[in-house]
Amino acid sequence: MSLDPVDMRGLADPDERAAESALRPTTLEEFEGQPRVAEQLGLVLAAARRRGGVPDHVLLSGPPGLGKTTLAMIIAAEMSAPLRISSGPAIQHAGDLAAILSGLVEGEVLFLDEIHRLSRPAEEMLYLAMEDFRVDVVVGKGPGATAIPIEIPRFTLVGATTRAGLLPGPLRDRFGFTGQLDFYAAADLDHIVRRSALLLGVDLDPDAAKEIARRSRGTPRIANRLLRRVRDFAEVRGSGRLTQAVAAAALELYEVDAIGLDRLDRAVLVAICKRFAGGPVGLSTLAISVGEERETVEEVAEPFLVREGFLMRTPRGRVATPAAWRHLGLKVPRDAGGGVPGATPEGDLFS
Ligand SMILES: Nc1ncnc2c1ncn2[C@@H]1O[C@H](COP(=O)(O)OP(=O)(O)OP(=O)(O)O)[C@@H](O)[C@H]1O
Repeated sequence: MSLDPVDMRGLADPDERAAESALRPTTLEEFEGQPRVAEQLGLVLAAARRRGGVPDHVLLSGPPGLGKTTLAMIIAAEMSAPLRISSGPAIQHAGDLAAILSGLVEGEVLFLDEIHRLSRPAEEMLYLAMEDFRVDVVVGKGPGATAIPIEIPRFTLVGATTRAGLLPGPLRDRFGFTGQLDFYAAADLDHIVRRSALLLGVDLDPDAAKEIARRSRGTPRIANRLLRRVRDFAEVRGSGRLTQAVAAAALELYEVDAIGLDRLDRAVLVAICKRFAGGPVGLSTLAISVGEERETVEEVAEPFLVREGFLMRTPRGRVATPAAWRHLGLKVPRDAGGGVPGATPEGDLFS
């Protein structure tokens, strides 16, 4: 039995989404981990409150499930401001964005998820809105077209992206504060799992919390999701109590291994090691070989594999490190992970 790894990470099912919302922290104080970003953001908000003004625009970047949406909600709550949520792909035309912007109220927080996927005209409209709190609505076509400026209320844009590097400089520069979210430490995830268990009324042993935290890929969304799956398992096959043994057995069943790699993570490593002799292999070929979209491999699987030291992004393609071979229980070839000029653990987006 297995769950789709993407689904396991909580991008699809509306019921899972609803369960997730119930566990969101609502204040910066409740927000676990990311101490630097939380402190810096706290200062930006406190200063704005003290001045009675609207906080600067905020850009949040990092892999999925690390708390970008949660922070946008917290910003609105801490400013006692309404929140409007949209996303780059949902805004097809500049006109859609103009409608959103002109409907904002003073001080409103506008959260734009996947901001790197806005269309060019929408992006250009956003520059003006962020800087001058104005949109130019173009009336007519061709040489007779005229731009009618419309003032909009002061608002705070919170942009979220998994790929800060893809944002054009002029857009990035218009954010007054940028927070780069990183994978969470196991101790922070342990707190998150315990807090969620309390909210869900789950009987959780401390060792079980640690086991779940350890297998959560450094990601709160996954920690909460695994907790719910372990609870299912404990209720159906056990006494309802979540012990370490129950957690380990449940996560085994869901194909989450001892260090948190799931089916897609392992499929990526197996493909590189077994089908492409350890690499280098291009991203597109790799994605086809594991039957996933390029973006899913690049934005969901790879960041954690890179961070855990299993995969390198190099100018010639993806390369498995000796640790990857060992983790899969394979004999490490002599040239594993080596011999590739320009290999960087944090290597940037070559395919
Ligand atoms: N710092 C945190 N402390 C406690 N829980 C957290 C924290 N960050 C995230 N969560 C939990 O993880 C879930 C996912 O977080 P969130 O939706 O904010 O991630 P995201 O970065 O916006 O992901 P995506 O980009 O995929 O939308 C939330 O429901 C929340 O319960």
